[in-house]
Amino acid sequence: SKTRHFKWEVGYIYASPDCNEKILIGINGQFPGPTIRAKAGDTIHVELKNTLHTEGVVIHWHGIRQFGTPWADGTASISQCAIDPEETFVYRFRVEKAGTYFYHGHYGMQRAAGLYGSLIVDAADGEAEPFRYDGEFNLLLSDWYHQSIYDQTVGLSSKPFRWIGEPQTLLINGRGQYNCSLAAHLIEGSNTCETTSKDCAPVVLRVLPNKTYRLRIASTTSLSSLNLAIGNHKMVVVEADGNHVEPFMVDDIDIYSGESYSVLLTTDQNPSSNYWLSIGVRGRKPKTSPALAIVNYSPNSPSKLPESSPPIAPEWNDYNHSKSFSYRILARRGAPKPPQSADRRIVLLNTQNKIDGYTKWSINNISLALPPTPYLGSMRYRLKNAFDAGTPPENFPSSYDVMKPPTNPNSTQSSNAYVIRFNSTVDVILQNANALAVNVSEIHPWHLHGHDFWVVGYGDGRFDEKDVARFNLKNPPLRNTVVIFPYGWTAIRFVADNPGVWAFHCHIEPHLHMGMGVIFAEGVEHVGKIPKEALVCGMTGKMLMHNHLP
Ligand SMILES: O=C1O[C@H]([C@@H](O)CO)C(O)=C1O
Repeated sequence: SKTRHFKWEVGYIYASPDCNEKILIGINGQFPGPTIRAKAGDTIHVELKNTLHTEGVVIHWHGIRQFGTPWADGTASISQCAIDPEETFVYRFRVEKAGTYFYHGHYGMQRAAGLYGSLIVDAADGEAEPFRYDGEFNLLLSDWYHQSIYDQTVGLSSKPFRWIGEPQTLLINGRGQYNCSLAAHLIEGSNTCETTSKDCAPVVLRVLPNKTYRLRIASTTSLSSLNLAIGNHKMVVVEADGNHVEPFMVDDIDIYSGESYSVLLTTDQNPSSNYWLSIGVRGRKPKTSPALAIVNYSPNSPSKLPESSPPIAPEWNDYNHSKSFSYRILARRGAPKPPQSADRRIVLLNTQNKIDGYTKWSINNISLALPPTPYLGSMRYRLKNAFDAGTPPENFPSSYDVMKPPTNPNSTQSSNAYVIRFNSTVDVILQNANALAVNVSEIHPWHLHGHDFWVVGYGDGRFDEKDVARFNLKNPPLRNTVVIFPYGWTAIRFVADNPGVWAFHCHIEPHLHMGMGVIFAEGVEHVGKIPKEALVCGMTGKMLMHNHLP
Protein backbone atom coordinates (compact mmCIF):
# COMPACT_ATOMS: atom_id res chain seq x y z
CA SER A 1 0.00 0.00 0.00
CA LYS A 2 1.00 3.56 -0.74
CA THR A 3 0.79 6.99 0.74
CA ARG A 4 -0.88 9.34 -1.70
CA HIS A 5 0.04 12.99 -1.33
CA PHE A 6 -2.17 15.92 -2.24
CA LYS A 7 -1.52 19.61 -1.84
CA TRP A 8 -4.72 21.60 -1.89
CA GLU A 9 -5.76 25.20 -1.58
CA VAL A 10 -9.37 25.89 -0.74
CA GLY A 11 -10.56 29.20 -2.11
CA TYR A 12 -13.34 31.16 -3.74
CA ILE A 13 -13.52 31.02 -7.51
CA TYR A 14 -15.82 32.45 -10.16
CA ALA A 15 -17.62 29.71 -12.01
CA SER A 16 -20.81 29.14 -13.99
CA PRO A 17 -21.92 25.64 -12.96
CA ASP A 18 -25.38 26.20 -14.43
CA CYS A 19 -24.35 28.82 -17.00
CA ASN A 20 -24.83 31.63 -14.46
CA GLU A 21 -21.70 33.07 -12.97
CA LYS A 22 -21.44 32.89 -9.17
CA ILE A 23 -18.68 32.58 -6.66
CA LEU A 24 -18.22 29.15 -5.15
CA ILE A 25 -15.70 27.33 -3.03
CA GLY A 26 -13.27 25.31 -5.10
CA ILE A 27 -10.01 23.47 -4.54
CA ASN A 28 -6.90 24.42 -6.53
CA GLY A 29 -9.19 26.50 -8.71
CA GLN A 30 -11.32 23.46 -9.59
CA PHE A 31 -15.01 22.73 -9.01
CA PRO A 32 -15.86 20.07 -7.99
CA GLY A 33 -12.58 19.54 -6.16
CA PRO A 34 -9.98 17.06 -7.47
CA THR A 35 -10.93 13.40 -7.38
CA ILE A 36 -8.90 11.33 -4.95
CA ARG A 37 -8.26 7.86 -6.28
CA ALA A 38 -6.58 5.27 -4.08
CA LYS A 39 -6.45 1.57 -3.30
CA ALA A 40 -7.82 -0.08 -0.19
CA GLY A 41 -5.14 0.03 2.50
CA ASP A 42 -3.54 3.24 1.18
CA THR A 43 -2.87 6.28 3.32
CA ILE A 44 -4.20 9.61 2.10
CA HIS A 45 -2.17 12.67 2.98
CA VAL A 46 -3.81 15.97 2.15
CA GLU A 47 -1.99 19.17 2.97
CA LEU A 48 -4.86 21.59 3.02
CA LYS A 49 -4.29 25.32 2.92
CA ASN A 50 -7.18 27.63 3.63
CA THR A 51 -7.09 30.54 1.19
CA LEU A 52 -10.64 31.70 1.91
CA HIS A 53 -10.24 35.33 2.82
CA THR A 54 -12.10 35.63 6.07
CA GLU A 55 -13.45 32.27 7.24
CA GLY A 56 -12.28 28.91 8.52
CA VAL A 57 -12.60 25.60 6.72
CA VAL A 58 -12.54 21.83 7.38
CA ILE A 59 -13.04 18.83 5.09
CA HIS A 60 -14.91 15.68 6.02
CA TRP A 61 -14.06 12.38 4.28
CA HIS A 62 -17.53 11.01 3.99
CA GLY A 63 -17.77 7.24 4.51
CA ILE A 64 -14.15 6.86 5.62
CA ARG A 65 -14.15 5.41 9.12
CA GLN A 66 -11.08 7.24 10.46
CA PHE A 67 -10.29 4.23 12.59
CA GLY A 68 -7.50 5.40 14.91
CA THR A 69 -7.48 8.93 13.42
CA PRO A 70 -10.65 10.56 14.78
CA TRP A 71 -8.94 13.99 14.56
CA ALA A 72 -8.92 13.66 10.76
CA ASP A 73 -12.71 13.37 10.42
CA GLY A 74 -12.95 17.02 9.42
CA THR A 75 -15.91 18.19 11.49
CA ALA A 76 -15.59 21.69 12.91
CA SER A 77 -16.28 21.85 16.68
CA ILE A 78 -16.36 18.06 16.88
CA SER A 79 -13.03 16.63 15.68
CA GLN A 80 -11.01 19.81 15.19
CA CYS A 81 -10.89 23.60 15.20
CA ALA A 82 -11.74 25.15 11.87
CA ILE A 83 -8.54 25.89 9.96
CA ASP A 84 -7.95 29.65 9.95
CA PRO A 85 -7.31 31.62 6.76
CA GLU A 86 -3.73 31.15 5.52
CA GLU A 87 -3.20 28.15 7.83
CA THR A 88 -2.38 24.66 6.58
CA PHE A 89 -3.69 21.48 8.17
CA VAL A 90 -2.63 17.96 7.24
CA TYR A 91 -5.33 15.30 6.95
CA ARG A 92 -3.70 11.89 7.12
CA PHE A 93 -5.83 8.75 7.26
CA ARG A 94 -6.18 5.28 5.85
CA VAL A 95 -8.82 4.21 3.36
CA GLU A 96 -9.61 0.68 4.38
CA LYS A 97 -12.40 -0.44 2.13
CA ALA A 98 -12.90 -0.21 -1.64
CA GLY A 99 -15.91 1.84 -2.65
CA THR A 100 -17.43 5.06 -3.87
CA TYR A 101 -16.99 7.93 -1.45
CA PHE A 102 -16.72 11.70 -1.49
CA TYR A 103 -15.43 14.52 0.65
CA HIS A 104 -16.97 17.85 1.53
CA GLY A 105 -16.82 20.90 3.75
CA HIS A 106 -18.28 20.44 7.24
CA TYR A 107 -18.18 23.96 8.59
CA GLY A 108 -21.26 26.17 8.40
CA MET A 109 -22.93 25.53 5.05
CA GLN A 110 -19.73 25.43 2.99
CA ARG A 111 -20.66 22.13 1.37
CA ALA A 112 -23.58 23.93 -0.28
CA ALA A 113 -21.13 26.53 -1.61
CA GLY A 114 -19.51 23.81 -3.72
CA LEU A 115 -16.83 22.47 -1.41
CA TYR A 116 -16.90 18.80 -2.42
CA GLY A 117 -15.29 16.19 -4.62
CA SER A 118 -15.06 12.43 -5.21
CA LEU A 119 -12.99 9.92 -3.29
CA ILE A 120 -12.79 6.56 -5.01
CA VAL A 121 -11.13 3.55 -3.47
CA ASP A 122 -10.28 0.60 -5.69
CA ALA A 123 -9.82 -2.92 -4.45
CA ALA A 124 -6.35 -3.62 -3.06
CA ASP A 125 -3.84 -5.27 -5.39
CA GLY A 126 -4.70 -8.94 -5.73
CA GLU A 127 -8.30 -8.37 -4.57
CA ALA A 128 -11.26 -8.14 -6.91
CA GLU A 129 -14.75 -6.71 -6.70
CA PRO A 130 -17.40 -9.44 -6.79
CA PHE A 131 -18.78 -8.19 -10.11
CA ARG A 132 -17.18 -7.42 -13.44
CA TYR A 133 -17.33 -4.44 -15.75
CA ASP A 134 -15.56 -3.11 -18.82
CA GLY A 135 -15.34 0.53 -17.85
CA GLU A 136 -16.63 3.02 -15.34
CA PHE A 137 -18.01 6.53 -14.95
CA ASN A 138 -18.19 8.70 -11.90
CA LEU A 139 -21.26 10.86 -11.29
CA LEU A 140 -21.18 13.24 -8.34
CA LEU A 141 -24.65 14.73 -7.95
CA SER A 142 -25.51 17.99 -6.25
CA ASP A 143 -28.02 20.82 -6.21
CA TRP A 144 -27.26 24.47 -6.75
CA TYR A 145 -28.68 27.73 -5.41
CA HIS A 146 -28.15 31.19 -6.78
CA GLN A 147 -28.40 32.65 -3.30
CA SER A 148 -25.14 32.60 -1.35
CA ILE A 149 -24.71 30.37 1.67
CA TYR A 150 -24.35 33.55 3.75
CA ASP A 151 -27.79 34.74 2.73
CA GLN A 152 -29.08 31.24 3.44
CA THR A 153 -27.40 30.90 6.82
CA VAL A 154 -28.64 34.27 8.02
CA GLY A 155 -32.14 33.57 6.74
CA LEU A 156 -32.34 30.23 8.50
CA SER A 157 -31.25 31.86 11.76
CA SER A 158 -33.63 34.81 11.49
CA LYS A 159 -36.98 35.70 12.98
CA PRO A 160 -39.15 35.40 10.98
CA PHE A 161 -37.53 32.32 9.49
CA ARG A 162 -36.43 32.54 5.86
CA TRP A 163 -36.35 29.13 4.23
CA ILE A 164 -33.85 28.48 1.43
CA GLY A 165 -36.54 27.09 -0.88
CA GLU A 166 -35.85 24.64 -3.68
CA PRO A 167 -32.57 24.72 -5.62
CA GLN A 168 -32.34 26.48 -8.98
CA THR A 169 -30.45 23.68 -10.70
CA LEU A 170 -29.37 20.07 -10.27
CA LEU A 171 -25.74 19.40 -11.13
CA ILE A 172 -23.93 16.32 -12.43
CA ASN A 173 -20.18 16.55 -11.82
CA GLY A 174 -20.68 20.22 -11.08
CA ARG A 175 -22.49 21.00 -14.32
CA GLY A 176 -26.13 21.77 -15.06
CA GLN A 177 -28.43 23.96 -17.09
CA TYR A 178 -30.59 26.57 -15.36
CA ASN A 179 -34.02 27.33 -16.69
CA CYS A 180 -33.51 25.42 -19.92
CA SER A 181 -33.42 21.81 -21.01
CA LEU A 182 -31.18 19.86 -23.35
CA ALA A 183 -34.39 18.09 -24.32
CA ALA A 184 -36.30 21.33 -24.98
CA HIS A 185 -37.34 20.08 -28.44
CA LEU A 186 -39.05 17.11 -26.75
CA ILE A 187 -40.56 18.83 -23.72
CA GLU A 188 -43.34 21.30 -24.28
CA GLY A 189 -42.81 24.69 -22.65
CA SER A 190 -39.12 24.31 -21.88
CA ASN A 191 -36.39 26.62 -23.12
CA THR A 192 -33.51 25.66 -25.34
CA CYS A 193 -30.08 25.92 -23.73
CA GLU A 194 -27.99 28.53 -25.48
CA THR A 195 -24.58 28.81 -24.00
CA THR A 196 -21.02 28.22 -24.92
CA SER A 197 -19.57 28.09 -21.38
CA LYS A 198 -17.85 24.77 -20.89
CA ASP A 199 -18.57 25.08 -17.14
CA CYS A 200 -22.14 24.02 -17.85
CA ALA A 201 -21.69 21.73 -20.86
CA PRO A 202 -23.72 18.52 -20.64
CA VAL A 203 -22.01 15.48 -19.18
CA VAL A 204 -21.45 12.80 -21.82
CA LEU A 205 -20.90 9.13 -20.99
CA ARG A 206 -19.23 7.70 -24.06
CA VAL A 207 -19.90 3.97 -24.25
CA LEU A 208 -19.35 1.07 -26.64
CA PRO A 209 -22.27 -1.21 -27.49
CA ASN A 210 -22.64 -4.50 -25.62
CA LYS A 211 -20.38 -3.67 -22.73
CA THR A 212 -21.02 -3.36 -19.01
CA TYR A 213 -20.15 -0.14 -17.22
CA ARG A 214 -19.97 0.65 -13.56
CA LEU A 215 -21.60 3.97 -12.73
CA ARG A 216 -20.43 5.34 -9.42
CA ILE A 217 -23.11 7.69 -8.17
CA ALA A 218 -22.87 9.83 -5.04
CA SER A 219 -25.12 12.64 -3.83
CA THR A 220 -23.88 15.63 -1.91
CA THR A 221 -27.00 17.75 -2.39
CA SER A 222 -27.79 20.50 0.07
CA LEU A 223 -31.49 19.64 0.13
CA SER A 224 -32.78 17.49 -2.70
CA SER A 225 -33.51 13.78 -2.69
CA LEU A 226 -32.97 12.48 -6.19
CA ASN A 227 -34.11 9.80 -8.60
CA LEU A 228 -31.88 8.67 -11.45
CA ALA A 229 -32.96 6.78 -14.56
CA ILE A 230 -31.50 6.03 -17.98
CA GLY A 231 -33.78 5.91 -21.01
CA ASN A 232 -34.43 2.33 -22.27
CA HIS A 233 -31.88 0.81 -19.90
CA LYS A 234 -32.08 -1.06 -16.64
CA MET A 235 -29.43 -0.93 -13.95
CA VAL A 236 -28.13 -3.51 -11.50
CA VAL A 237 -27.34 -2.13 -8.03
CA VAL A 238 -24.13 -3.64 -6.63
CA GLU A 239 -22.73 -1.20 -4.06
CA ALA A 240 -24.17 1.15 -1.45
CA ASP A 241 -21.96 3.51 0.62
CA GLY A 242 -18.84 1.42 0.01
CA ASN A 243 -20.50 -1.91 0.81
CA HIS A 244 -21.47 -4.70 -1.55
CA VAL A 245 -25.16 -5.35 -1.82
CA GLU A 246 -26.96 -8.38 -3.20
CA PRO A 247 -27.31 -7.37 -6.88
CA PHE A 248 -30.82 -6.35 -7.97
CA MET A 249 -32.18 -4.87 -11.16
CA VAL A 250 -34.10 -1.59 -11.32
CA ASP A 251 -35.46 0.96 -13.79
CA ASP A 252 -34.41 3.86 -11.57
CA ILE A 253 -32.70 4.49 -8.26
CA ASP A 254 -33.40 6.94 -5.46
CA ILE A 255 -30.39 8.61 -3.95
CA TYR A 256 -30.47 10.82 -0.87
CA SER A 257 -27.88 13.34 0.20
CA GLY A 258 -24.92 11.53 1.74
CA GLU A 259 -25.47 8.25 -0.08
CA SER A 260 -23.46 6.55 -2.80
CA TYR A 261 -24.21 3.64 -5.11
CA SER A 262 -22.60 1.69 -7.86
CA VAL A 263 -24.86 0.36 -10.58
CA LEU A 264 -23.97 -1.76 -13.59
CA LEU A 265 -25.26 -0.55 -16.93
CA THR A 266 -25.22 -2.91 -19.89
CA THR A 267 -25.24 -1.12 -23.23
CA ASP A 268 -27.55 -3.56 -24.96
CA GLN A 269 -29.94 -1.12 -26.66
CA ASN A 270 -30.11 0.04 -30.28
CA PRO A 271 -26.61 1.45 -30.84
CA SER A 272 -27.67 3.90 -33.53
CA SER A 273 -29.24 6.06 -30.85
CA ASN A 274 -27.98 7.97 -27.81
CA TYR A 275 -29.92 7.91 -24.52
CA TRP A 276 -30.78 10.29 -21.68
CA LEU A 277 -29.60 9.89 -18.17
CA SER A 278 -32.04 11.94 -16.10
CA ILE A 279 -32.03 13.06 -12.49
CA GLY A 280 -35.10 14.49 -10.81
CA VAL A 281 -36.25 15.58 -7.37
CA ARG A 282 -38.24 13.40 -5.01
CA GLY A 283 -39.88 13.86 -1.65
CA ARG A 284 -40.46 17.58 -2.12
CA LYS A 285 -42.66 19.11 -4.79
CA PRO A 286 -40.13 19.61 -7.60
CA LYS A 287 -39.55 23.19 -8.72
CA THR A 288 -36.19 22.31 -10.21
CA SER A 289 -35.83 20.91 -13.73
CA PRO A 290 -34.32 17.46 -14.09
CA ALA A 291 -30.62 17.35 -14.87
CA LEU A 292 -29.76 15.52 -18.07
CA ALA A 293 -26.64 13.75 -19.26
CA ILE A 294 -26.13 11.84 -22.48
CA VAL A 295 -25.24 8.19 -22.78
CA ASN A 296 -23.42 8.34 -26.07
CA TYR A 297 -23.12 5.06 -27.96
CA SER A 298 -19.91 5.13 -29.95
CA PRO A 299 -19.49 5.92 -32.84
CA ASN A 300 -22.54 8.26 -32.73
CA SER A 301 -21.79 11.92 -32.29
CA PRO A 302 -22.20 13.03 -28.65
CA SER A 303 -24.24 15.96 -29.95
CA LYS A 304 -26.80 13.64 -31.51
CA LEU A 305 -29.64 14.14 -29.04
CA PRO A 306 -31.78 11.14 -28.10
CA GLU A 307 -34.97 10.90 -30.17
CA SER A 308 -37.26 10.00 -27.29
CA SER A 309 -38.19 12.10 -24.27
CA PRO A 310 -36.17 11.68 -21.08
CA PRO A 311 -37.35 8.81 -18.85
CA ILE A 312 -40.44 9.60 -16.79
CA ALA A 313 -39.53 9.79 -13.11
CA PRO A 314 -41.89 8.37 -10.48
CA GLU A 315 -44.17 11.00 -8.90
CA TRP A 316 -42.24 13.04 -6.30
CA ASN A 317 -44.55 11.83 -3.51
CA ASP A 318 -44.73 8.19 -4.57
CA TYR A 319 -43.20 7.04 -1.30
CA ASN A 320 -44.17 3.44 -1.93
CA HIS A 321 -41.84 3.49 -4.92
CA SER A 322 -39.02 4.90 -2.78
CA LYS A 323 -39.66 2.49 0.06
CA SER A 324 -39.66 -0.54 -2.20
CA PHE A 325 -36.27 0.54 -3.55
CA SER A 326 -34.82 1.04 -0.05
CA TYR A 327 -36.23 -2.26 1.19
CA ARG A 328 -34.55 -4.14 -1.67
CA ILE A 329 -31.08 -3.08 -0.57
CA LEU A 330 -29.65 -6.09 1.28
CA ALA A 331 -26.15 -7.22 2.14
CA ARG A 332 -24.37 -9.35 -0.38
CA ARG A 333 -23.98 -12.97 0.65
CA GLY A 334 -20.91 -13.37 2.84
CA ALA A 335 -21.01 -9.78 4.15
CA PRO A 336 -20.40 -9.16 7.88
CA LYS A 337 -23.47 -9.88 10.01
CA PRO A 338 -24.62 -7.76 12.94
CA PRO A 339 -24.46 -8.90 16.57
CA GLN A 340 -27.74 -10.69 17.29
CA SER A 341 -28.65 -8.38 20.16
CA ALA A 342 -27.91 -4.84 21.29
CA ASP A 343 -26.71 -3.52 24.64
CA ARG A 344 -28.55 -0.25 24.41
CA ARG A 345 -31.37 1.29 22.45
CA ILE A 346 -31.53 5.00 21.74
CA VAL A 347 -34.76 6.28 20.22
CA LEU A 348 -34.37 9.63 18.45
CA LEU A 349 -37.55 11.57 17.72
CA ASN A 350 -37.07 14.07 14.86
CA THR A 351 -39.21 17.18 15.23
CA GLN A 352 -39.40 20.59 13.68
CA ASN A 353 -40.06 23.17 16.36
CA LYS A 354 -39.41 26.60 17.80
CA ILE A 355 -36.89 28.08 20.19
CA ASP A 356 -37.62 31.72 21.17
CA GLY A 357 -39.57 32.01 17.93
CA TYR A 358 -36.70 30.67 15.78
CA THR A 359 -37.49 27.63 13.63
CA LYS A 360 -35.34 24.61 14.50
CA TRP A 361 -35.14 20.86 14.25
CA SER A 362 -34.74 18.89 17.44
CA ILE A 363 -33.94 15.38 18.49
CA ASN A 364 -35.86 14.31 21.61
CA ASN A 365 -36.61 18.01 22.04
CA ILE A 366 -32.96 19.10 21.92
CA SER A 367 -31.61 21.11 19.02
CA LEU A 368 -27.87 20.60 18.55
CA ALA A 369 -25.76 23.68 19.25
CA LEU A 370 -22.07 23.02 18.63
CA PRO A 371 -19.62 24.25 21.29
CA PRO A 372 -16.59 26.41 20.48
CA THR A 373 -14.12 23.77 21.73
CA PRO A 374 -14.03 20.57 19.66
CA TYR A 375 -15.49 17.66 21.67
CA LEU A 376 -12.60 15.39 20.79
CA GLY A 377 -10.19 17.62 22.71
CA SER A 378 -12.44 18.57 25.60
CA MET A 379 -13.46 14.96 26.19
CA ARG A 380 -9.96 13.51 25.74
CA TYR A 381 -8.51 16.02 28.21
CA ARG A 382 -11.60 15.98 30.47
CA LEU A 383 -12.10 19.72 30.38
CA LYS A 384 -15.01 20.92 32.47
CA ASN A 385 -17.73 23.17 31.09
CA ALA A 386 -16.55 22.87 27.47
CA PHE A 387 -20.01 21.63 26.45
CA ASP A 388 -23.35 21.08 28.18
CA ALA A 389 -23.29 18.39 30.85
CA GLY A 390 -25.78 15.57 31.18
CA THR A 391 -26.94 12.79 28.92
CA PRO A 392 -29.54 13.67 26.32
CA PRO A 393 -32.78 11.65 26.53
CA GLU A 394 -32.85 8.06 25.19
CA ASN A 395 -36.51 8.21 24.24
CA PHE A 396 -39.49 10.54 23.91
CA PRO A 397 -42.75 10.65 25.86
CA SER A 398 -45.23 7.89 25.00
CA SER A 399 -47.94 10.59 24.81
CA TYR A 400 -46.22 12.25 21.80
CA ASP A 401 -48.32 11.82 18.64
CA VAL A 402 -45.90 11.48 15.70
CA MET A 403 -48.77 11.88 13.23
CA LYS A 404 -49.64 15.44 14.36
CA PRO A 405 -47.82 18.77 14.67
CA PRO A 406 -46.27 19.15 18.14
CA THR A 407 -48.84 20.29 20.73
CA ASN A 408 -46.06 22.28 22.41
CA PRO A 409 -43.64 23.28 19.66
CA ASN A 410 -41.11 24.84 22.05
CA SER A 411 -37.80 23.11 22.32
CA THR A 412 -34.35 23.76 23.80
CA GLN A 413 -30.79 23.93 22.51
CA SER A 414 -27.88 21.98 23.89
CA SER A 415 -24.40 20.70 23.13
CA ASN A 416 -24.74 17.60 25.31
CA ALA A 417 -23.53 14.26 23.95
CA TYR A 418 -24.39 10.56 24.13
CA VAL A 419 -21.50 8.71 25.72
CA ILE A 420 -21.45 5.12 24.51
CA ARG A 421 -19.62 2.29 26.24
CA PHE A 422 -16.63 1.26 24.15
CA ASN A 423 -17.26 -1.89 22.09
CA SER A 424 -20.92 -2.08 23.03
CA THR A 425 -23.65 -2.69 20.45
CA VAL A 426 -26.15 0.11 20.01
CA ASP A 427 -29.51 0.23 18.30
CA VAL A 428 -30.73 3.63 17.20
CA ILE A 429 -34.33 4.09 16.19
CA LEU A 430 -34.78 7.20 14.09
CA GLN A 431 -38.41 8.21 14.53
CA ASN A 432 -39.91 10.66 12.07
CA ALA A 433 -42.90 12.85 12.96
CA ASN A 434 -45.15 15.55 11.65
CA ALA A 435 -43.37 18.90 11.09
CA LEU A 436 -44.80 22.24 12.30
CA ALA A 437 -47.40 22.43 9.51
CA VAL A 438 -50.27 19.95 9.45
CA ASN A 439 -49.96 16.97 7.12
CA VAL A 440 -46.26 17.53 6.51
CA SER A 441 -43.54 15.03 7.31
CA GLU A 442 -40.28 15.18 5.37
CA ILE A 443 -37.54 12.82 4.27
CA HIS A 444 -34.32 13.01 6.30
CA PRO A 445 -31.19 11.13 5.30
CA TRP A 446 -29.13 10.47 8.45
CA HIS A 447 -25.36 10.10 8.23
CA LEU A 448 -23.14 8.56 10.92
CA HIS A 449 -19.49 9.50 11.16
CA GLY A 450 -16.82 6.98 12.14
CA HIS A 451 -18.96 3.94 11.35
CA ASP A 452 -20.92 1.85 9.01
CA PHE A 453 -24.14 0.57 10.54
CA TRP A 454 -26.56 -2.19 9.68
CA VAL A 455 -30.01 -1.05 8.62
CA VAL A 456 -32.09 -3.59 10.54
CA GLY A 457 -35.59 -2.31 9.94
CA TYR A 458 -38.02 0.25 8.62
CA GLY A 459 -41.61 0.87 9.56
CA ASP A 460 -44.53 3.24 9.21
CA GLY A 461 -45.93 5.23 12.12
CA ARG A 462 -44.56 5.00 15.62
CA PHE A 463 -41.88 2.44 16.47
CA ASP A 464 -43.10 -0.21 18.88
CA GLU A 465 -41.23 -2.66 21.08
CA LYS A 466 -42.75 -5.53 19.13
CA ASP A 467 -41.07 -4.29 15.93
CA VAL A 468 -37.77 -5.57 17.33
CA ALA A 469 -38.89 -9.12 16.56
CA ARG A 470 -39.13 -8.14 12.87
CA PHE A 471 -35.57 -6.76 12.63
CA ASN A 472 -33.59 -8.21 9.77
CA LEU A 473 -30.50 -9.69 11.44
CA LYS A 474 -29.85 -12.10 8.58
CA ASN A 475 -28.73 -9.88 5.70
CA PRO A 476 -29.16 -6.20 6.68
CA PRO A 477 -27.11 -3.86 4.50
CA LEU A 478 -24.15 -1.97 5.94
CA ARG A 479 -24.31 1.74 5.21
CA ASN A 480 -23.22 5.11 6.55
CA THR A 481 -26.34 7.02 5.53
CA VAL A 482 -29.97 5.97 5.73
CA VAL A 483 -33.24 7.69 5.16
CA ILE A 484 -36.26 8.06 7.39
CA PHE A 485 -39.46 8.21 5.39
CA PRO A 486 -42.29 10.61 6.25
CA TYR A 487 -44.18 9.46 9.38
CA GLY A 488 -41.93 6.39 9.59
CA TRP A 489 -39.01 5.00 11.54
CA THR A 490 -35.71 3.39 10.61
CA ALA A 491 -33.66 1.15 12.92
CA ILE A 492 -29.88 0.83 12.72
CA ARG A 493 -27.37 -1.21 14.72
CA PHE A 494 -23.64 -0.54 15.14
CA VAL A 495 -20.74 -1.56 17.31
CA ALA A 496 -19.08 1.35 19.12
CA ASP A 497 -15.55 0.14 18.35
CA ASN A 498 -14.00 3.32 17.00
CA PRO A 499 -12.57 5.57 19.74
CA GLY A 500 -13.59 9.13 18.99
CA VAL A 501 -16.40 11.65 18.92
CA TRP A 502 -18.75 11.24 16.01
CA ALA A 503 -21.53 13.32 14.57
CA PHE A 504 -24.80 11.66 13.61
CA HIS A 505 -27.02 14.03 11.71
CA CYS A 506 -29.45 14.80 8.94
CA HIS A 507 -27.37 15.31 5.80
CA ILE A 508 -29.65 18.06 4.54
CA GLU A 509 -27.38 21.09 4.94
CA PRO A 510 -29.99 23.58 6.23
CA HIS A 511 -31.43 20.97 8.61
CA LEU A 512 -28.04 20.32 10.21
CA HIS A 513 -27.62 24.05 10.49
CA MET A 514 -31.01 24.17 12.27
CA GLY A 515 -29.78 21.67 14.87
CA MET A 516 -30.77 18.31 13.41
CA GLY A 517 -28.07 16.09 14.82
CA VAL A 518 -26.60 14.41 17.87
CA ILE A 519 -23.09 13.63 19.12
CA PHE A 520 -21.88 10.12 19.96
CA ALA A 521 -18.68 9.69 21.99
CA GLU A 522 -17.10 6.27 22.49
CA GLY A 523 -13.81 5.04 23.93
CA VAL A 524 -12.42 8.57 24.01
CA GLU A 525 -9.93 7.43 26.67
CA HIS A 526 -8.45 5.13 23.98
CA VAL A 527 -7.90 7.93 21.48
CA GLY A 528 -4.19 8.18 20.62
CA LYS A 529 -2.09 11.30 20.59
CA ILE A 530 -4.18 14.00 18.94
CA PRO A 531 -2.08 16.22 16.65
CA LYS A 532 -1.99 19.57 18.42
CA GLU A 533 -2.78 21.37 15.19
CA ALA A 534 -6.27 19.87 15.34
CA LEU A 535 -7.02 21.56 18.62
CA VAL A 536 -5.16 24.83 18.62
CA CYS A 537 -4.79 27.66 16.20
CA GLY A 538 -1.73 29.64 15.12
CA MET A 539 1.72 29.79 16.64
CA THR A 540 0.59 31.11 19.99
CA GLY A 541 -1.74 28.16 20.21
CA LYS A 542 1.15 25.79 19.50
CA MET A 543 3.38 27.58 21.94
CA LEU A 544 0.81 27.40 24.71
CA MET A 545 0.10 23.74 23.94
CA HIS A 546 3.79 22.95 24.25
CA ASN A 547 3.82 24.82 27.53
CA HIS A 548 6.81 26.77 26.30
CA LEU A 549 5.61 29.86 28.04
CA PRO A 550 7.82 32.88 27.59
O1 LIG B 1 -36.76 23.02 7.56
C1 LIG B 1 -37.60 23.34 6.74
O2 LIG B 1 -38.32 24.49 6.77
C2 LIG B 1 -39.18 24.52 5.61
C3 LIG B 1 -40.60 24.66 6.01
O3 LIG B 1 -40.97 23.64 6.88
C4 LIG B 1 -40.87 25.97 6.71
O4 LIG B 1 -40.68 27.04 5.84
C5 LIG B 1 -38.92 23.24 4.96
O5 LIG B 1 -39.53 22.84 3.88
C6 LIG B 1 -37.97 22.57 5.63
O6 LIG B 1 -37.48 21.39 5.29
